[in-house]
Amino acid sequence: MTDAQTAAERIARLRSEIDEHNYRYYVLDAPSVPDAEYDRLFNELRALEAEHPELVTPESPTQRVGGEALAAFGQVRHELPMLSLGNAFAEADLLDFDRSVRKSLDRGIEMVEYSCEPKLDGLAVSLLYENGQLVRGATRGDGSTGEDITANVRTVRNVPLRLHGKGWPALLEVRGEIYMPRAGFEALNARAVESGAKPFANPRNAAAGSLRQLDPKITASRPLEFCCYGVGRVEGSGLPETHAGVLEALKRWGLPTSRELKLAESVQGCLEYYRAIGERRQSLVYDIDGVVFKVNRLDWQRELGFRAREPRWAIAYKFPAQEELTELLGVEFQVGRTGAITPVARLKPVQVAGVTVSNATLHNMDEVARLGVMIGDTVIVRRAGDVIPQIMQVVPERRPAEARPVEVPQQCPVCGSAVERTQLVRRGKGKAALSEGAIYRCVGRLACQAQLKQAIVHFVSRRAMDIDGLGERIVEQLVDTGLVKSPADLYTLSFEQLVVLDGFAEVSSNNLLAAITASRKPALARFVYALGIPDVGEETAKRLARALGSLSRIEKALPEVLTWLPDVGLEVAHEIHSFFEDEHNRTVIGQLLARGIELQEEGGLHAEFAACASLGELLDKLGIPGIAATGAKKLAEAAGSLEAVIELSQDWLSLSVTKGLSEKARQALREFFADAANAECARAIETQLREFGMHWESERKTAAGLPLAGQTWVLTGTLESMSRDQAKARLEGLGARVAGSVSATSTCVLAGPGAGSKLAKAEALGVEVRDEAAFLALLRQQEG
Ligand SMILES: NC(=O)c1ccc[n+]([C@@H]2O[C@H](COP(=O)([O-])OP(=O)(O)OC[C@H]3O[C@@H](n4cnc5c(N)ncnc54)[C@H](O)[C@@H]3O)[C@@H](O)[C@H]2O)c1
Ligand SMILES: [Zn+2]
Repeated sequence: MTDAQTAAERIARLRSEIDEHNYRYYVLDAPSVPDAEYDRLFNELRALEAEHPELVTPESPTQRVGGEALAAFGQVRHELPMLSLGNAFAEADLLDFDRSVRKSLDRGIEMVEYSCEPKLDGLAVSLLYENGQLVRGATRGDGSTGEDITANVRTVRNVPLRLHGKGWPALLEVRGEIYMPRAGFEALNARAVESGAKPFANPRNAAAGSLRQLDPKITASRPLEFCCYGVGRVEGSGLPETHAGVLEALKRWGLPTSRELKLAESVQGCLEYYRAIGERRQSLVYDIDGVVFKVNRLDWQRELGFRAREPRWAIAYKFPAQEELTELLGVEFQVGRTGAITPVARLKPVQVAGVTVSNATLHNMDEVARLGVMIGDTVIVRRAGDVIPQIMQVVPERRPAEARPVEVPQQCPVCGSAVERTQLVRRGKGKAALSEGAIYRCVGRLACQAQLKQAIVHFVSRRAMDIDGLGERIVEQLVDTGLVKSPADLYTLSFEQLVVLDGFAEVSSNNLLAAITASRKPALARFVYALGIPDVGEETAKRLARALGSLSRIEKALPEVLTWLPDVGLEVAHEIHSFFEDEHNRTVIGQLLARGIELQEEGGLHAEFAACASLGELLDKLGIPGIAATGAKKLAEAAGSLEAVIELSQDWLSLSVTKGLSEKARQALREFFADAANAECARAIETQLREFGMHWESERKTAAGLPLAGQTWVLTGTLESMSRDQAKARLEGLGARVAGSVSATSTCVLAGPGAGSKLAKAEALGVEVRDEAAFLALLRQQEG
């Protein structure tokens, strides 16, 4: 085979490959390879054609502007073609460009003035203004024929529908880029992922896909912006004789132009501009993929003219690509501080934006599923700024036969404990139900070395057990030397063990031991917080301690029961429950107590629980499909007790005459309680609620035995120790009614700072007024 033959074959291959990429990029707005890969193919083709000029044909992608007009849109002919730009990828390319500009002008010019503009990554559009009115908008298409997108362009907020001021030419075609700012792009993609739609690969494709919509309403809903960078056809006068001057005039007429526009005296200034804006690339609110330099003098531009697909007076100097192709060699699983197991991609090392990338985050298994990535796949990695490299998409055409799926290990790679999938609460129609989440977690918690150091740092922190003198470095030593294998081991440390450690002396060892001893009597809330239960912060820990009063109650509380606490959702409730179910955690807690931790429990108080349960609520929380809150309430009223509900559900005849239930709800109820486990679970919840001191609504109505029964209280002003809602709950727990306004029959007004007219009225009517201290004293006396 001759050289020319091989070249011809390669050229044919490249052309068909590039044509396919053009189609995916310009027509479908869904490229399958990164720009860097496309540019490599394109440059290879260009180089081969330069070596074999006889093989150049007018159909070659190097001779044409990529893209074609979709038939679904009307077509627009560009009388002045809309061209592409030549590319520079290195400083030398730009210097060559400048040299050839000066040579072509051919009069010994030493310095050419260039305008410098960011190269926005969107799509080129042409806007036609007749007598100052926007009459047509079009895409670039293949350069000579574009798509009529007038209706869509009109929805882009910063496109003026009529030009401002005066002095504009009677016919003015402006050209610019429609793009999507990054923040808008991220929000749009987040919505897409949420609704199960396919996200866009990047802001450029999102902009193109949004603009080329047959329904302009969709375009209107997308965060698009326009930036003007030049003119096309012009009839009439009014335009200056330099490029920068033209843009200045367009800006006066209300057309948005780039704020980054600068003039450079010579190509040296261009290089400086490129460096400076490259450094700010990440902080711009939109994506740019390079810089465009244009000869500023328009007479010189005209003199220089065009080549096949690009002007001779402008060039795009591209930034190093932020996206590259590489291969996924494997997936490792890392264990984080909270036990979350995250997949990390091991990649065949590749240069991305000037740095070798060999790992990328995969976030979680949902992301792995969304990407549909398999080990062995060719993937697009993106590295932008300091952000951790990410896998953007798979190139499905390049999947090898031996590709393997990504599998989550069944055992924690660090401690060997089981790996569990988190439960996720999904809400639909007001119902909470659990389904499987994307996060996998090592259940080893306190027993897992990966979680241990951080667990101990948290355990001893100021708001937790508050052990002074146990910084991260020391914790590290204690764990690494094996002295501490769980937080409980802190309470076995001896002077002899400490004093030999790095950075320890007699005094510091004694101080630490004293601090450990001083931590032995924590309040229950602190202790619960210190355990580091996922999603349980200080506030939730306080809630648990106050409502349940003792560690033993917290330990055995059922998740559904926990959801009666304000601000405790089903997800957190399950975290708490499974934490205490875990054997390792139980062992550690047992050791802590055995080694002298004396919890300061709040005792038998559980007033937050006392007032707020009803059978209807219980039925609602069971999440029986098809039974919403109102249905649950009706059912509770009809049956009167849980046992009666269970009985009723199995008695088809009685059920069929129960009012307020649809046929579907009846069926669901029957099926739900036909499962003995569900009935057992409901009974367990009820039993626990009663055991924890919950008063049922029906009982509350006749709660004559309660200390404040028959009293009516009114709350006004703010309280320090609790919210008004909490105060209300506690009063109701003691049998009082809480009313919104003061009357002669009110028993007492509880007034905090900022109390207003209610206080005045109480005083006028001679109703008793109590302050917070007196109220707390009453609670202590009555609830205790
Ligand atoms: N990934 C793929 O499969 C794939 C396929 C086709 C094309 N591409 C990408 O598209 C490029 C080719 O596209 P192209 O022909 O549109 O060329 P281009 O994007 O490299 O340059 C020309 C375009 O730059 C834009 N531009 C932005 N700011 C400008 C400014 N200030 N002044 C003038 N123009 C400005 C205009 O839209 C103009 O049409 C390739 O280099 C590649 O990066 C990628
Ligand atoms: Zn583990």
